[in-house]
Amino acid sequence: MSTVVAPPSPAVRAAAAERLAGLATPAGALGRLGELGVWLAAAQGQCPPAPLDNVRLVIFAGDHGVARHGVSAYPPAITPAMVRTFVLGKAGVSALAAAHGIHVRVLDLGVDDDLEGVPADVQAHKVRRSSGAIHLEDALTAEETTQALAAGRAVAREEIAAGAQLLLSGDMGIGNTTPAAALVAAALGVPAEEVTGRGTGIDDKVLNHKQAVVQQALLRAGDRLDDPIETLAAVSSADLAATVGFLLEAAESGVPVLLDGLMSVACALTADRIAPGAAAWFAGGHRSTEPAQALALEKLGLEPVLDLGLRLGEGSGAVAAVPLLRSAVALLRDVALLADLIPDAPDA
Ligand SMILES: Cc1cc2ncn([C@H]3O[C@H](COP(=O)(O)O)[C@@H](O)[C@H]3O)c2cc1C
Ligand SMILES: O=C(O)c1cccnc1
Repeated sequence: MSTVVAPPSPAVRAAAAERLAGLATPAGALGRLGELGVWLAAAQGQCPPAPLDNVRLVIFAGDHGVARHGVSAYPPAITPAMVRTFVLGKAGVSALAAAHGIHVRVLDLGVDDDLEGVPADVQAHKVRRSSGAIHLEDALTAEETTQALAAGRAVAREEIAAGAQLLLSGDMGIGNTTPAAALVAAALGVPAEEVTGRGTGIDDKVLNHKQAVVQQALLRAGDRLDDPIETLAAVSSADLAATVGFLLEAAESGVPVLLDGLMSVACALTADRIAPGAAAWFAGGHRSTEPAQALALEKLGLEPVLDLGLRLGEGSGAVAAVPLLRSAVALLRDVALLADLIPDAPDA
């Protein structure tokens, strides 16, 4: 188990808060943009913060045994098809990332397909083909859990070595809102009905069944849910465990992360269980329509940047929020100080 993670620099945070208060704007007028700028400055360890020229998204893809048990509006065959679509740059998140100059990488951790013809590096970290149906069996063995966590950590190190100033995590895998809801229930100790959402758009009947599947998974795991690593083995998946490793490595390396929807935030919550304090390195990109995502953000103390009714995943909500982080940086960098305009102005 990891140790407590040190927070972003308190000294730089204080300097950035002071700079924000001294800008040629009314006190508090920059609202959340001001707060985001202060957070980013502290995370970068410099005030004002540097422009975000190198923002990198990693999409963790994998299939889920539960997807064959009536929990999604779509069939598992969508997962490999979407991996190919990311490679071609034609997915929803691809369009957003291209619009905002964000680097995208997709990785197959557990897709139930050979993905023949897809570049080999996409499968370089593959753990298995599909993870277990969590209401009936463990998602992963202990060894696979360790392997997936290590893979996510290795990927974060690669992205950091490529100069990442801000990391984003995305997801792809039909059925993945079911294990993600279970992760949130495990962390918060709440029942299935509070965390189960409509995912890709299931109707009331399927929602009731999905709730029962989540509840069955939680009951099956029992008191193993008290331990976050055991929780990953019992009720997550290779792609979600790798996402946790990715977030842990980012936080421990002092690289800020902008979170996406349910999968990203459920993994952030799990990362913070494993390494308390990790969440200080995370910001909420958006609020998705999934109830578990809102609960997890609240538990982490994160107010999301956007609230657009998005429920796509892929990292799309985080990518859509990047221009606002860039706006926050520009304000802290480029706005004059009131004291320079009017030397005898009242202190903010
Ligand atoms: C075409 C398509 C593209 C997607 N991109 C992300 N998801 C999202 O929806 C899925 C989760 O919802 P559920 O748990 O209800 O299956 C995941 O694949 C997630 O990445 C997609 C889903 C579909 C159908
Ligand atoms: O919260 C999300 O990111 C989400 C919700 C529904 C389906 N896929 C992703």
